Amino acid sequence: MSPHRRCSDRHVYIPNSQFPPLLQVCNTQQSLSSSPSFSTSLYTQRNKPSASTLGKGSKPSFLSKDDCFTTQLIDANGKFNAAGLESFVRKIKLAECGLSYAVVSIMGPQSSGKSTLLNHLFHTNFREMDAYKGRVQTTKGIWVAKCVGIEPCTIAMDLEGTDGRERGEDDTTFEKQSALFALAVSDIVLINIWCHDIGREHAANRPLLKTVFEVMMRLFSPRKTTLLFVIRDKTKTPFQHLESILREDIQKIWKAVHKPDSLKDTPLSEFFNVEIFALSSYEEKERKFKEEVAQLRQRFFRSISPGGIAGDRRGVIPASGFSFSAQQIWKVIKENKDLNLPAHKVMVASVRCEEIANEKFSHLTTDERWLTLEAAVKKGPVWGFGKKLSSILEFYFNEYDTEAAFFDEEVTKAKRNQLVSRVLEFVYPSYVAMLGHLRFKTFEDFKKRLEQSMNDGEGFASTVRKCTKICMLEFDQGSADAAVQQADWNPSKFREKLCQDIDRHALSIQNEKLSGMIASYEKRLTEALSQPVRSLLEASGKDAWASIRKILQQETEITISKFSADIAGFELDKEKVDNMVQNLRNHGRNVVENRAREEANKVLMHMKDRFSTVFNHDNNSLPRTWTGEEDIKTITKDARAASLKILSVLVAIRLDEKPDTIENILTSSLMNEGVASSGSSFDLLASSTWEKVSENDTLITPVQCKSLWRQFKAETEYMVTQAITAQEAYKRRNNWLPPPWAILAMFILGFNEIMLLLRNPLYFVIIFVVYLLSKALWIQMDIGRAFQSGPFVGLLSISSQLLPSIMNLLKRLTEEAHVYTNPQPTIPASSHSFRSQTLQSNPDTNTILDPSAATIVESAESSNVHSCSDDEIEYSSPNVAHQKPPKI
Ligand SMILES: Nc1nc2c(ncn2[C@@H]2O[C@H](COP(=O)(O)OP(=O)(O)OP(=O)(O)O)[C@@H](O)[C@H]2O)c(=O)[nH]1
Repeated sequence: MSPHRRCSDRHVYIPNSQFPPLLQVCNTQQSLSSSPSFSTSLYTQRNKPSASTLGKGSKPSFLSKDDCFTTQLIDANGKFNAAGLESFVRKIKLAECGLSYAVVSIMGPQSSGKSTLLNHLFHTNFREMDAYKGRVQTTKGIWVAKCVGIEPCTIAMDLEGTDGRERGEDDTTFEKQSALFALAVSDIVLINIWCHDIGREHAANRPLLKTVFEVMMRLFSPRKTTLLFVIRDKTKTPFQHLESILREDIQKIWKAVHKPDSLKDTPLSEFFNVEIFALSSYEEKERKFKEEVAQLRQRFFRSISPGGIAGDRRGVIPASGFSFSAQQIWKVIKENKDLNLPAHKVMVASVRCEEIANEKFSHLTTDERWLTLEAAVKKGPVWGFGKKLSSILEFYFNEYDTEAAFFDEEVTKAKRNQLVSRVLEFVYPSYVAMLGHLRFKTFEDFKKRLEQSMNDGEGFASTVRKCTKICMLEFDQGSADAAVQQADWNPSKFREKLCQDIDRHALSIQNEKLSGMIASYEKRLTEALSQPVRSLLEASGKDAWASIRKILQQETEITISKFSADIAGFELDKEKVDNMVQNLRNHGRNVVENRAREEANKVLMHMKDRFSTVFNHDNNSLPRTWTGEEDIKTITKDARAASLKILSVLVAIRLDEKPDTIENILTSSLMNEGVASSGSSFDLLASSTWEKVSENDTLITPVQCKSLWRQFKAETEYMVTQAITAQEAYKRRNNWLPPPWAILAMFILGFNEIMLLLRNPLYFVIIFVVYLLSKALWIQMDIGRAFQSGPFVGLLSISSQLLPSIMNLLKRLTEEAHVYTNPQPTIPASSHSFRSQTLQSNPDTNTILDPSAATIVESAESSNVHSCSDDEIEYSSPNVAHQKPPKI
């Protein structure tokens, strides 16, 4: 048989307070089948009115027996139909009822009319025995159905009859299990008893009651269940009499039941509300039976309200947990364990709340609004993030609260907290992403704002403060916007990180700016010091270092005062400013020291230059001509003294204004070398340090000075030698006249020839012409120079050049004669060029042009010799240029 018992399309019209006689006929399968007119006339509006509207005082409704959804809950073998129950619960929408539902079960001997009673009482369609087949077991296991038209929602449970012969007399296991199950889940238990069994010692209901009371002991803190004894086939015996006998019987049975020590003196009323109702025989007085049933039905309306028929409902399970609860109770019963209802209640609450929480979480993860928000926040900041997310979360938390409202409060709360934690953990990455975007955006804003504000002329520090304040306010507003109502997430970490980023950026910009400023001021200082210091060192005057110190101080102070004014806007602490100022001072000092080192490296060159300058120039700074009158020794000494001065200046850095004896030592040691070496055995320069001069300030050590001086002397020796040679050559050139006595002798001895000449002037002309020719030949052939290399070489040179020179001379004289006969009106510019070439040919070699060569050029110009072509000039000019003047 299918666990779901399908009813035919028969419907029942249910009045508020009583059934119309016509309809009361239609409450069983059999009777309905015999009244087909119902299916066509009354049930066209099936399900239209809600069952919930039914009850005392409400309007009549049309309801179908299909609405009872009869389902087998536990089969004859004790197997629980979990799926069937789930389906049943879903169909009757039990989960929506919260605590507003009741469970009614019926127990009693087999074939005692239990199903018949339920069907009449609740308009269910439990299967009833077919009277024609005899008294056989109809209901196997436990069945459930929704009571039609009863408000609140009431579930009827039809239990398998006790003492049935199908299970055998000794098999009471299922009987006890089902009794315990019914007591555990029901608010009202109907106990069907035959009227004639009341007061009988061996009545069929006695073992049943015993079972009920015994199993009750197995429930820890049992709910107070209503035991409604329904006396069937009441007789003419007054109801009060029957009731007192029955109550007596019940007390006797309760007393006889074995109880644990703790419950020994506990009265039955602690566990049960005992109610008794008597019904006429259905078979014999059906009409009366139905009237009485209708009266009884009224007891089940609002059964759970205060004063209702239902028990105290202490252990009631919320409707959404009914299915699971029933399943678990049956499982515990089957395992023959004690049924701890309070613990069970907590367990059911725990499981159900967990299920509800899981369901809500699962719905959240697939929620369209959430998915959209999550995707959006991955891409960028979402304004109103907190509000949107809070609203989504609120929706699901509210749903949880609604569905879990009737479960154990503590469990509900604990599971809610778990759900909240889980949900918040789930959405937290999005919050983090949102704040990340916010932080990034604010930081970028800060950078832009700072860049724009820096050109406003305000101090850097105050600009940074202003921008930071605006940006942090921006971030705070953004983080408040992103705050999720259900979470107490603190954005302070993001804020701190943002602050750090801003500080770091501001610091880097500040350092960048400061570095630029420092570099610029260092450059300025370098430029201001380099050239003056270099020229002072090169000059190495008397107060070279004093001047350097002065210029260093002046430039450093100027630079520092400008720098200090510039960095005021950075509001740096004093220590930092002092450091930077000190660095600038050090830089200035380093520039000077570096220049000094550079110049010290070139000291030998400077000394030689100085020597050359002093040696080759007179007191008026005019180039010296070595005529033979100069005192070369004194000049050399002066020049060396001047060079030594340079050495003494470049020997050490003297920026600290400490007196030293370096110059004296150098002078005494190097200038008076001969005297020192002969007079004293102590060499002042035999050391690697100077007295009172630190190692850092030492540029040239004493030993190096000595070596340098030696090299200097050696390299300037040649210049002195050259001067001496030049002086001697000059003397030789100017001493060609014979001595006066020779001149006097020549005059006395040549008196006759002199007189001859005086008497005949033509001789003068001839002699003059010969002189001119001889002079021209002398110059042309550079006879003086030729003889400088020796008489033999001179003679050879003259003999080889004599003939070409005479020819050349004659040719030029011929040309001059020709020019005289054809004078040119103008002088070509090339003649000036020739002159300038000749005169300026040797300005750098300290040569003095031979005046005779200049004379030739002059005479050539004046006689318009340069009327000839440029080629001829080029030809003739080398001849003039070749007459190199003697070097001094
Ligand atoms: N005498 C008498 N018979 C009844 C009464 N109500 C029902 N019956 C009859 O008793 C028989 C059994 O009825 P069920 O309703 O099937 O009894 P049950 O207790 O549900 O039977 P199981 O489910 O098999 O235990 C049927 O033939 C009914 O007509 C009643 O009030 N008095």
